[in-house]
Amino acid sequence: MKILSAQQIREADKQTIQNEPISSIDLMERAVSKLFESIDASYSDDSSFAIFCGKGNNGGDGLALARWLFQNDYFVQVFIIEHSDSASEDFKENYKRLSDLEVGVLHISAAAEIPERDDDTVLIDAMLGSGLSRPLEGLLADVVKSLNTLQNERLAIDIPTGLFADDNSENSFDVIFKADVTLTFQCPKLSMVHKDTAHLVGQIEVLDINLDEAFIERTFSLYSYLIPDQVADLYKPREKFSYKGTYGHALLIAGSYGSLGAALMSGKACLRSGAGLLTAFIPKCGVEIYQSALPEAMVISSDNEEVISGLPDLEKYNAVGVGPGLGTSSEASKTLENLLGAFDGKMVLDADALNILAANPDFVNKLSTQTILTPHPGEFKRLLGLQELKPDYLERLREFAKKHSIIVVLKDAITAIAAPDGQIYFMDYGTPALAKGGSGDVLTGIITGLLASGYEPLHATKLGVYLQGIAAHFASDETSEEACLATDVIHNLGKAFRTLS
Ligand SMILES: NC(=O)C1=CN([C@@H]2O[C@H](COP(=O)(O)OP(=O)(O)OC[C@H]3O[C@@H](n4cnc5c(N)ncnc54)[C@H](O)[C@@H]3O)[C@@H](O)[C@H]2O)[C@@H](O)CC1
Ligand SMILES: [K+]
Repeated sequence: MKILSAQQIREADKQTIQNEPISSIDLMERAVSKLFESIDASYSDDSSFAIFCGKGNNGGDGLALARWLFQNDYFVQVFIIEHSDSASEDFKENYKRLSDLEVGVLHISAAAEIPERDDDTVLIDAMLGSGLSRPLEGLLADVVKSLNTLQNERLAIDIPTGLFADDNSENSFDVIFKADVTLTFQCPKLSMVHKDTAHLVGQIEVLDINLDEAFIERTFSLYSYLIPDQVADLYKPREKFSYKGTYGHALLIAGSYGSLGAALMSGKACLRSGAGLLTAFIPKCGVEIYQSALPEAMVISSDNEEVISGLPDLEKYNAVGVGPGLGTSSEASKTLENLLGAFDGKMVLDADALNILAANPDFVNKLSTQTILTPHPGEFKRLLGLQELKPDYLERLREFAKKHSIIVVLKDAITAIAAPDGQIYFMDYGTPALAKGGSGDVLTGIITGLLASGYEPLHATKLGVYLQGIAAHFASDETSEEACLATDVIHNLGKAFRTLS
């Protein structure tokens, strides 16, 4: 699903009105029918709603939604924020339609005029949407700040008021409506997945309001938001007439004394992701542990007792995962350097492999074009030699992936995958259950397994991020987000695969 800019969305609205054709007010009604459907499915019949409306079309949506909710027996109050003397045409029409009904409407000229309400009322933000043209100030800022102090559940229509759809680098975050849920029209907006602002929008639900498909198709965007159907399209079921060789032989280079768990988890995840065969190349001290804990894997040990050293013959492997628990010893660093020089197949680099890259900037030039790097924000910063990630971090991510013709997965609550062609794909499948040691090792293993079994790097990456997230959801349903272990995630990979077929 493409992420379009506010400007592109405006154009899509316009084209839809022209080409379908449909009147603007009917398009708004269609959008609001989708809003109502979603709310009606999520809230009990006795819910009450307080809808805060601005005077543009976002406010028009709010007024129309009030009518739909009222006519379906929900309790609704409407507050019109008088931020402007004028109002949009569709606002006026919906105001007229609402005034025929017995819905309480209060006009607010100062934040203090908003009456107290009980904690069960759901606050709906229909103040401003994609038409926001400057940071909030005055009345709207006061209202948003005052609503943000309340404990009520909060839902934003299209986009939380005060948040720009595209660039918030000049915005002030304390005057943005804090939503638990954002019901957004047609496509997610960049600010909803950007790491500085994603926390303000809560859970995103994208409502398809049937804007001009041909227009969206030909509109260029560098950003996409991957929905489950798009990931499922990448999935290739196993063939009946196949054998272990069909699904490749993965090599995992991982582990050091005290960090063999990382190598184990990664190996297990690799095998649970479909690789036909796995060989783990680990330091000598881990051989017995590894073979008893993961009998399905073959093991080659390095000469060194405690750290990885040397490199096995690479000829028979069709994918390599390197980094989990590796440490940053000079021996491991040499191994990585030799590996990059000798192997130009599909490869995932994570954890200490990334730290070694960061410490040896010239290694980056040796990466093959089939390489996937999977840094978390801290590793990414080190890799790029940055003190901090600025609001333009997505540009840095894109440039880095393009420059080296590799895939870079910036792991976060919403993960961003940068492809060599400059496209960035956002994947919103994370859960706080993954905020734990071992998660990165598991992802490395999953992607390595998918690569070995025949997926091309970008497909393996998207599938891998999805599978880990979904498996983590299954695992934390059983155990809780707190108690969920990386190994629980591995155990649930099977269920995650089933969602693909
Ligand atoms: N046909 C369409 O165009 C559709 C539009 N829809 C809704 O329309 C919204 C966009 O509507 P609009 O373009 O009217 O935009 P908004 O409703 O976001 O508001 C625009 C108005 O607010 C003013 N404004 C902007 N920033 C301000 C600020 N900081 N302080 C005070 N006033 C400010 C603008 O000058 C303008 O008058 C979408 O977010 C969506 O909710 C939906 O109904 C779907 C269909
Ligand atoms: K809004």
